[in-house]
Amino acid sequence: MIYTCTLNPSVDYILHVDQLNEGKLNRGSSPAYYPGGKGVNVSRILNRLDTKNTAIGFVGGFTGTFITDALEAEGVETQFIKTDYPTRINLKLKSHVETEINGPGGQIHDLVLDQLKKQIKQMTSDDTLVLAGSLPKSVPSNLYVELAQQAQVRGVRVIADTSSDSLKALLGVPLFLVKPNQDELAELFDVKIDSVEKAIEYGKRLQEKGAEHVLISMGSIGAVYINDKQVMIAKAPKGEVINTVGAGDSTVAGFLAGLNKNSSTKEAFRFAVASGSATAFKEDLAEKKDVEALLHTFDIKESDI
Ligand SMILES: Nc1ncnc2c1ncn2[C@@H]1O[C@H](COP(=O)(O)OP(=O)(O)OP(=O)(O)O)[C@@H](O)[C@H]1O
Ligand SMILES: O=P(O)(O)OC[C@@]1(O)O[C@H](CO)[C@@H](O)[C@@H]1O
Repeated sequence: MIYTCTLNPSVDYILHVDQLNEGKLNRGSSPAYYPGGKGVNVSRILNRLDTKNTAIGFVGGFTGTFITDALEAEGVETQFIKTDYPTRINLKLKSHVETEINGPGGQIHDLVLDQLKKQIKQMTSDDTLVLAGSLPKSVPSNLYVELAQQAQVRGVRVIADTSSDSLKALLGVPLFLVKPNQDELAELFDVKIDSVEKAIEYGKRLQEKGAEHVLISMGSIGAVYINDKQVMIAKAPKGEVINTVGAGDSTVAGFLAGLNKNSSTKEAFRFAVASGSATAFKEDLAEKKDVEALLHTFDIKESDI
């Protein structure tokens, strides 16, 4: 089973404004509400790509109920642990640019954390655990390391898609897959990454620290894939960008769905990029048909290390 773990999920509240005026009353249009948070998005895309999975993590309050209900209505299995605090609402403002305001997430008590650790103790070597998104403010930045290690002693494949201190803390942990975007990779090594060449240089360092597969998403540029033998570069497919929220999570889900179908690494990478871009070209996350429509519209360049 693939478990996606979102410790800090969100209701994503999408609102369009023609022109954002700071300090003034702005009136929005075309509101939409989606269950969000990185692991939740990975679950939704996996499910759309016919890949069975279970969403775990913490939810609370009316927003938590919305997330659980919305996922179950789509056919995603959930085993969330309830918290006292309402799950956050993340505002995604669409004007001529996308502006995001993400909440910090509520207090997580030790008892609740223990329940999560118990869930991980039941995982086996047939399982994959996707640790995705930010950590709620109240938990230590090395929590993912602890969870990853607990899972790994049981033979679970661990995937990480996170940023800042929680990504830094994971350096050196032997992950199955890590997917930073170019800014997260730059922050990790405290450098500027403004080209595919730089992404490859620092992606290799990340791979050498123990990650089996490294995927670096680069927005409109596309993505880079690195393992110990091979580098692949994909140019992003062309299309009208509507909403890039969740594009990176779709990349992770596409790669995993590809591997789950026993595709080659190259085909899984193709699936990853098509999934990321298919989401960028949609208001909500992509559907299977959107991913399939893009699959053969872009080239992948390969080279040996
Ligand atoms: N403007 C774009 N045009 C085409 N494809 C895009 C565009 N933006 C993103 N994508 C696709 O989505 C993938 C992931 O994008 P990005 O690097 O922005 O992820 P991210 O920053 O992790 O996103 P998020 O955190 O919102 O999920 C890219 O590798 C690419 O395939
Ligand atoms: O605050 P975090 O956990 O870093 O990111 C949360 C978030 O921005 O990521 C997803 C898109 O990747 C959204 O659904 C969600 O609002």
